[in-house]
Amino acid sequence: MTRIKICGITDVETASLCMRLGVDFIGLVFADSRRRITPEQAVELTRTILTQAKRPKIAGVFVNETAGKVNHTAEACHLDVIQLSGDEDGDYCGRITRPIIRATRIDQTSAAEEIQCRIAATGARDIHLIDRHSPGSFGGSGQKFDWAILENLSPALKIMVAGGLTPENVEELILRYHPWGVDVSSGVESHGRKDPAKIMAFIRAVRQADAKLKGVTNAAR
Ligand SMILES: O=C(O)c1ccccc1NCC(=O)[C@H](O)[C@H](O)COP(=O)(O)O
Repeated sequence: MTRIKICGITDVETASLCMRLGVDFIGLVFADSRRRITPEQAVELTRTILTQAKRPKIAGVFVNETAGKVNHTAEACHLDVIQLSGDEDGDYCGRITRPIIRATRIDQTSAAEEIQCRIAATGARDIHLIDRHSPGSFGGSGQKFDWAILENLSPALKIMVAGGLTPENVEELILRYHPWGVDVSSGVESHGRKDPAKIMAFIRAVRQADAKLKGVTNAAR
């Protein structure tokens, strides 16, 4: 099944909805962003979730923060995984005490070999978020990249695709490229806030694509 991450959660209701719908990861942004939350808000937001046996993993999103502060926030906010969306290098990643989602931001000029090199430099066992590079932003811009590049990435990697995904386009992405996971923020918002109807539609579209893929696999047996 394609893993789902809903990023930029800022309120308890949306976090609870994501949990009820079986989302795999929720992303809390600690970096500079209109979706930024404080560690205190993060603790409040995840209080109920953390008591549940079956719950999403909580990912903290950071950009070029000191490793010490990231590890401290991870401890204080019970983060399961750290998403690094800045220019952090392999040495830096080695100092992070939690599993890592490593974001690689690409544009139309990025070559697959270059992306593979960047992935190798940070750790092939991590989850690799391939996101769209947009000037002046480290993420959450709602911009899509050319998915064709995914064809040239090793299928052994845990590739999570981000950037401009929506309830309308995510099925096509999954059916064509079978990513390990998908990540969305802007595409499930209305007027700058998370929209429950769009979150439900996004998850429905992912599950529908998974069911179609399963049908193809079973028919081939
Ligand atoms: O979402 C943000 O505001 C953000 C700010 C700074 C660094 C990273 C950020 N988000 C990272 C994510 O994982 C987003 O979900 C990802 O970039 C996709 O966003 P979108 O294109 O809006 O779906």
